[in-house]
Amino acid sequence: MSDLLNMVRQGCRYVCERATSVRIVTSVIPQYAAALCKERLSLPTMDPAIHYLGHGADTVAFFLTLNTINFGSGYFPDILGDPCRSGYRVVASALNRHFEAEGPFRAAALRRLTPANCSQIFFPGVDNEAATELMELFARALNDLGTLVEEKFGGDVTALVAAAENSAERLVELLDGMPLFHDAVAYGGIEVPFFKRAQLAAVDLHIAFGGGGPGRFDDLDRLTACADNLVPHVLRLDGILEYRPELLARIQAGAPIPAGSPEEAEIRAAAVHACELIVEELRGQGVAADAMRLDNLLWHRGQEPRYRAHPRHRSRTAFY
Ligand SMILES: Nc1nc2c(c(CN[C@H]3C=C[C@H](O)[C@@H]3O)cn2[C@@H]2O[C@H](COP(=O)(O)O)[C@@H](O)[C@H]2O)c(=O)[nH]1
Repeated sequence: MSDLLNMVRQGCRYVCERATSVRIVTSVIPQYAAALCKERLSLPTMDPAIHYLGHGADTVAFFLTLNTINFGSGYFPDILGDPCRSGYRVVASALNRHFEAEGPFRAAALRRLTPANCSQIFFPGVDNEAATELMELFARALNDLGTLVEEKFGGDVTALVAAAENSAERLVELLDGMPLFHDAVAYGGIEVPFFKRAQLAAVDLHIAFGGGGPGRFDDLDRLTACADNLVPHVLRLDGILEYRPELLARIQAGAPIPAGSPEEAEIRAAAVHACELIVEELRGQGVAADAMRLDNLLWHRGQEPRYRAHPRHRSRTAFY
């Protein structure tokens, strides 16, 4: 039995104990937790306008494909130009349109996808270095998915999910077999895993299928928050995280925070660990909460203009 999810928790706590650029303001967590709206905590949402819902096995294919390319936050400002546009929504909408027009990519087709194919599907007409670099990563990630599904699961994505045997942690482990899903960083002499897109794949299947069928996972309460760049941003603006002034100044100036740097690791780890502390507080207040649903609430909160109006950290990475 793998223990990947505890490795995420322990690694993130390890980083927070040593962090010099990011601090969790633990004193404000009790009232923050008390103010969180309870019903939103129980109902993760998903916009049907941009997600291929209700198509059985093809919906499974949609969410595995989507989470294979659910990254680019460090590239979106240079590709979209408008920081108020959601890069996730652009990618999900484009994939949804493709599925509606042509159905899912079969495994063999995924293996053949090129950066030019990805550019045509996701960011047509954008021809700059950021788009070129991101489309190369999209193509590589999708090629890897095609290879895994064809060689290990007979070309059937539902067989991949079935192999997880209703364990989100096992699904994370299966997806971690692809290099661009191995979301981890070296920090303080150890490797700290986040497994953000792999964890989110289980979350999305759970929401898409209402917790049944391919969306049934018996260990969702063991998932951690997903360390992207929006959840830490929301936590900072809400007063839960504090960044060292020099780091904050770089972020506000739009300067890239290098992927794999101590600052990037500390921002991501603090978001995960802060969510663990908030969930612990909520449970202490008698609220049925878990990191997965808290993440969903915070991420959707981050779509609001008051959060989008401020720059968040940008790291060019295939992890988020
Ligand atoms: N922590 C966390 N990060 C998440 C998600 C999602 C979308 N999932 C939900 C959507 C519908 C369902 O409710 C799904 O659960 C995308 N991202 C990340 O955001 C970044 C893009 O940001 P922007 O440019 O503002 O769209 C990018 O790094 C992307 O990887 C999440 O849920 N949690």
